[in-house]
Amino acid sequence: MHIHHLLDKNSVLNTFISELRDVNIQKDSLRFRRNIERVGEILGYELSKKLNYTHQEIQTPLGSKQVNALKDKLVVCSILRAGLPLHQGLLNYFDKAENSFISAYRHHLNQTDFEIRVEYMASPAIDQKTLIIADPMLATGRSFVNVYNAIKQMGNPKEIHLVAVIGAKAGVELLQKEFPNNTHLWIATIDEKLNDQGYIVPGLGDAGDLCYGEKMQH
Ligand SMILES: O=P(O)(O)OC[C@H]1O[C@H](OP(=O)(O)OP(=O)(O)O)[C@H](O)[C@@H]1O
Ligand SMILES: O=c1cc[nH]c(=O)[nH]1
Ligand SMILES: [Mg+2]
Repeated sequence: MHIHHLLDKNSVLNTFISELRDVNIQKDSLRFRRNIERVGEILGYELSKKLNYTHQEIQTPLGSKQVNALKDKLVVCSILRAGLPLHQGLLNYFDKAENSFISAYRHHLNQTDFEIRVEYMASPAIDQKTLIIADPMLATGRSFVNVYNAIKQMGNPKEIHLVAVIGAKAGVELLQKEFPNNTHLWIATIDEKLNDQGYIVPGLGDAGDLCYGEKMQH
């Protein structure tokens, strides 16, 4: 797996990540969602540099021009719920992409143990396409892995790009073990640890709740 850690270099991305983390600014859920979307746009732009392009001739009003056009067939797959604004950011740039939606949530067995439940999937075929899986939080990594295992029944992708906003080292290590070599991870920043409940520390809290409000446990 190739890891692209975007905050290795300073850019305007720092501002968006700081606002997402800031306990006061993140209370504004509209700004929180929009900042995740903006990070999705930046990560999408960066990953577009690794996609394949083909020559194409286009007509301008004054003549013709050889241009490079995107060749890959993209499928953007997001993990519900918190993947939705990240998905929108990617789609703002990859407007011809097909789309998959998969649910994954933590079902708590007790105070500290949980399993990831994947119950809903709507996806086109992904065989020989470029699969982009988006989820802002990469904590233990189990959601990314379970979602990939579920979507594999839709075909064998040519290449995989994982897009996340904040990760933990343990999650990155799990993805390195579980994903094939033709996988790229595009991530803004990686924190040191997880707490006993599997939350990234310092992280930003619960991304799904910050986007869409607290959910009742069932
Ligand atoms: O790497 P992991 O340990 O699997 O944790 C990360 C997952 O946890 C969060 O989802 P959550 O289960 O809170 O669902 P939500 O998006 O509906 O809040 C987050 O959006 C990721 O999907
Ligand atoms: O830190 C974390 C871990 C899982 N899900 C989140 O939203 N945040
Ligand atoms: Mg959540």
